[in-house]
Amino acid sequence: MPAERDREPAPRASAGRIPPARGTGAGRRLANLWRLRRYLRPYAVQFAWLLVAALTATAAGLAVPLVVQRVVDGPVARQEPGGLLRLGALVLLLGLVEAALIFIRRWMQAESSIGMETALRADLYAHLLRLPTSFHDRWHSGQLLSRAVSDLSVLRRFLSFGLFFLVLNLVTYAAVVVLLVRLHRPLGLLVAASAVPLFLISRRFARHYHAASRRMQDQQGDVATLVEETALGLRTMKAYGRGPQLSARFGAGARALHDIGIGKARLLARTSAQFDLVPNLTLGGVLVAGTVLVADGRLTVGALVAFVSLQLMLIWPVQSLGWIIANGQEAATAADRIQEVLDTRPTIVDAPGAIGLRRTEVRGRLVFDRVSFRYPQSAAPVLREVELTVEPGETLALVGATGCGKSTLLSLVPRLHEVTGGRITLDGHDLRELRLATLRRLVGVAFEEPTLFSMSVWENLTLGRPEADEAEVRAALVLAQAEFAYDLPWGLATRVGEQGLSLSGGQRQRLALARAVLGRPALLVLDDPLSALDVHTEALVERALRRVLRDTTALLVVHRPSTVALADRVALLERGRITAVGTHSELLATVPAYRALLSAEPTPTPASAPTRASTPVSASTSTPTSVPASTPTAGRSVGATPTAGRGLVSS
Ligand SMILES: Nc1ncnc2c1ncn2[C@@H]1O[C@H](COP(=O)(O)OP(=O)(O)OP(=O)(O)O)[C@@H](O)[C@H]1O
Repeated sequence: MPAERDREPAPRASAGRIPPARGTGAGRRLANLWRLRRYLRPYAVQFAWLLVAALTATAAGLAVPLVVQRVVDGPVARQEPGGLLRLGALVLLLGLVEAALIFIRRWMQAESSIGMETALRADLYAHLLRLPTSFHDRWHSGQLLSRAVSDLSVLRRFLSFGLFFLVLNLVTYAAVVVLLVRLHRPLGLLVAASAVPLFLISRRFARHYHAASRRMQDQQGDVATLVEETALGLRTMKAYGRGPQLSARFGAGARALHDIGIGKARLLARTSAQFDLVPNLTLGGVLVAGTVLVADGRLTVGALVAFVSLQLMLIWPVQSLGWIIANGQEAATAADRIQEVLDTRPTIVDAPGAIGLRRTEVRGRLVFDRVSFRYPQSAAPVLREVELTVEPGETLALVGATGCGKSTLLSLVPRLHEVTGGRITLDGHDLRELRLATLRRLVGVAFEEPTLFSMSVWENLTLGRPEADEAEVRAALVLAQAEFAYDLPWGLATRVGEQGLSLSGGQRQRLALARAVLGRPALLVLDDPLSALDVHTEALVERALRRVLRDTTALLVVHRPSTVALADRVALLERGRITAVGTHSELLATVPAYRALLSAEPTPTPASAPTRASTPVSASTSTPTSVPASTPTAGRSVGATPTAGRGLVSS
């Protein structure tokens, strides 16, 4: 199984992107944004109140110039201080009401937008967990990370501010234009006509800005992937002195991000200037024409002051249009990117009518019935018509050259991948007929690369069985020779670092083993469980494992003769097929390829290999049997060459 830590960064960061599932264009983006409305639904009433508060505040603001008109044309023109005081108090009151409503709006706004973001993030995360391993093989984690973090923040900003101000500003614009037309029809229509260039500028800007924001958000994902891979593979990078090359690669990614960001900012700056220009030109026109009208006595001074004051109230809504459109485009892109993930259907799910089994009902007979498997991106299958039976309570070791498909075979048991041909049965039930939750409770798994999460030792151990009690955890730790966990600074409450890096490889492996055996699962699937242990610990764990394996059906991938000794029987996997099954000594005596793998002997060429039986074997047969291994190497991209054993001792 490919190592999960210390891996080299993928050669092309953008390879993790998946193109949008359906069509392209503004329509789809807006549709994707619209599909997120259900997250706003719980806050619909709150949102309506927000809008009412904001519109009332705007109305209070709009009333002020009209009151000023009365002041200028009334008390000021007639020089009546009494009337001035009354109208002044009214302006003050309107100002206070506006300020109070703006405060209330902002206060309530945060709650709904953050609540929406939290709910969407939780759904996205749950969906990521439901998606099959093959999805995560294809997607770079940085792309997922940027969707779960920055795209969601963009959406929150839009739903809390952008969308809100879009509605508010449009209403304000329309209300002001109506008031202006009522104050003076020709001048009001002049202001209304300025909406035409604004619309044209907006349309062009939206088109260009979308392309830039998609590039930016994708590039952010690529840069996140680079950072994440560097952090995970730091030791390898340092050991190989690859710092300068990595810095150069990161620098190129960061520079691309910078350039796209600058391009976006310049586009916004240019458009904002155009947005600024339109209302200011209109204002200039209104001032000139208004002054002429006042001089001709066709407009009062108060009406001109009110007109200009109202028109000034349009400046902010128009100026902010650039920002709102930019925010809207980013949000539509973010919605698009998030829907790309949410629209990917989980393929490994419970079948209709899937059944649950209790641990006590399971004997543990595991049968691979002509099982084939091909990775989605590979042309050739990794496993071909595998026939294998593991009897209840039996331990079967799987042996084979690097890259022949051992880990892949193991991953089919907990259905991390789905067989592409044949079936696997447990006590006669096709695994696909069992509920996934049931299956994963019945199967204890430890991978070759033991992954521990950045949580306490206890939480790591009880990952699959949160209800496990202290006695069960202790028993599992004893079995896995992992009692060292009690000596950690806070015992089992000690948080192990990210991926458990604060522990040694052997310690992590023993904890992973304890996690697998916790609760005595019906089936144990262990991928080279003793590979990182020193000889002394290996002997202790082996002894402990022997006890666990006594009453559990187990399938182990092993590379060393010492671990093979744990198994009742051994199956040899060659080029995706089971070619021999028998006891260790039987295979050693009769199968040269097996002997070569578990000793320092060179691997026999097909010509020198003895003749083999031509029918597939069942592991339940008691004598060693063989099947042809003549098919070409299947579905390998790396590590396909068989080697003469891996860290082996001579048997
Ligand atoms: N996620 C994947 N996508 C595509 N191909 C894969 C994937 N994982 C493994 N492979 C390929 O499948 C083949 C079998 O890999 P697998 O990890 O099962 O081999 P293995 O026998 O367990 O090797 P090892 O002993 O080195 O762990 C290899 O050629 C590998 O390159």
